[in-house]
Amino acid sequence: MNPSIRWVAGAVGAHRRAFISTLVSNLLGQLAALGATVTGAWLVGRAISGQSAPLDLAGAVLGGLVAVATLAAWWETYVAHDLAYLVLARLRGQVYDAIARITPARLLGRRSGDLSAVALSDIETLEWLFAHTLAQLITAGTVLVAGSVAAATIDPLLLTVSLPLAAFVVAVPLWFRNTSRRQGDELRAATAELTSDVIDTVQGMPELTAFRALERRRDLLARRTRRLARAQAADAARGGLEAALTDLLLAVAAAGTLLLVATVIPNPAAAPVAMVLAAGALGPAAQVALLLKEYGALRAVAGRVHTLVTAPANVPPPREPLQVAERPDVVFEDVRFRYTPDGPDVLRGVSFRIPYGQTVALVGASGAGKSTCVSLLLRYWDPDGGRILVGGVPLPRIADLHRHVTVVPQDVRLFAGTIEENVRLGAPGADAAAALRTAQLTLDPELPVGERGATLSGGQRARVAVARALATSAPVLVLDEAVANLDPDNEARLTEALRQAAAGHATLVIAHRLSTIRQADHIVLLEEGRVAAEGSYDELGERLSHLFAHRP
Ligand SMILES: Nc1ncnc2c1ncn2[C@@H]1O[C@H](COP(=O)(O)OP(=O)(O)OP(=O)(O)O)[C@@H](O)[C@H]1O
Repeated sequence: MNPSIRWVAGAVGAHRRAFISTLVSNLLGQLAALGATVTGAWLVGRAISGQSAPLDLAGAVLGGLVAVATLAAWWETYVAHDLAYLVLARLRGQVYDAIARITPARLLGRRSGDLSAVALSDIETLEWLFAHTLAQLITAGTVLVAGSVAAATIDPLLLTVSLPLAAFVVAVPLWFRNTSRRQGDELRAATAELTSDVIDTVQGMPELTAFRALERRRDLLARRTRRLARAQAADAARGGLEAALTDLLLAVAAAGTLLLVATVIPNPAAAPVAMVLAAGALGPAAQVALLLKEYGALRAVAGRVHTLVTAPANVPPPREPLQVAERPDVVFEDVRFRYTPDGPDVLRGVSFRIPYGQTVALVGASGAGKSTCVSLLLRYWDPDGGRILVGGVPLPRIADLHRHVTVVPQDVRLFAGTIEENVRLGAPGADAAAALRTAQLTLDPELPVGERGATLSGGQRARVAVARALATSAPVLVLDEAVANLDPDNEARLTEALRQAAAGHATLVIAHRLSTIRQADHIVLLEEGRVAAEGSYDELGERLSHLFAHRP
């Protein structure tokens, strides 16, 4: 079995009871249906040979078997879907954990739509595996063996036609498995590409409108849709061909079995039962063929889910955690870093210190490595050399880093909900109103902000983000251009508020404005991944005026 399918199918192990219920209900239904058919055939045999039959008893048995088959089918529908959704919920949880584990560092290398496709449509496709495949394959094999043994007790010759043809029926999807696999891969790739572009389009609608790119975008989506349609058509054509071949083989098998029974069983009373049992292998074989037809799609989906869920974390989990001091300093010690093993050095031995209660401003030209320092402090990556310490503890030994380090990022992301809910993101019990006051935002905390904070101005969004960071009470505060979106008046007020808040924090500020940098206790100037100079505003005056010559 393909390793990814085996891995995905193994998820059933955690829901053994539901799986056994599915298996038992399916088996009961199949055996009861076979029993009802045999009883009916026996009655027909008695009738056409003019022999009497205990109709009361036979009717009761037949009715009972039909009732069992019906109830078992209903029960199976319920438990099979219950099993499927239990397993899918579990897998969705694992996909969610995996996305949380590999992001935000690696999400940059993948499209969020692609990850959404794994979490949504790929997982949904697996419903077929759990609700309609695993237990059914086992049952089909069992019914096939039971029917064949019963037919052999009448006359082993009865199996000479149906069993080989049943084997051919099962072999049909196996002949096509390479095509099915290729088509499955293409189908998922086309689905993921379309999903990614649709999500990109919806999120980028304002830019597409402003730059009159809607028509071109529509063409792009039409091309993606055509690719998906071609993949679906090819998959359907193969599926149709498989179904036609299966039907042909079944028809040949049924006709051959009929002829065989007529030859081998001259007694008309026994012939119908012999016919039913001899052909008994065909039903399960057809069912197996139907299930295996979906092999390519299931394999592709299982592969995508498996790859994501088993993707290693970007940084190893904390080991042998140590206690962090309540009023921590932050120290960068000879930090070296490159994003990819063969990429350029981005940080080349950066060292600086942020004492608790002070604000350090990191300045430098675009691309100097400022945001990279922030990413390393938030432990999106680990440095290739050197180390970063918070309260004297290296980051890999801090158990819950984000209890100690919080951030106001460059690209603020607010979630649909109220301002208060957004402020309490990292601290559900926090005093949102107090944090908003500190952040100079006078809006009603109950105000809904819409998706991505769409109903707020850029400056208001930035202040909600500041309030959110302050609400966590983390002692290390990272401000990545937090005041860049504010008008001079609000900037001055927020800068003053942050200056007051800085007394209870070790604060790292990345700023492009002189006005912000002036407030810092210490300034570190980065140039091409190195600390080119550091000191107070006055000490660095010359170099700062040069760097900020064209900025406010
Ligand atoms: N995820 C990434 N993968 C590969 N290279 C990256 C990545 N992020 C940044 N870089 C590169 O690392 C270098 C430093 O980038 P960084 O974002 O730290 O600079 P910065 O000083 O913050 O610049 P800016 O002021 O323009 O934001 C740049 O050359 C950039 O292209």
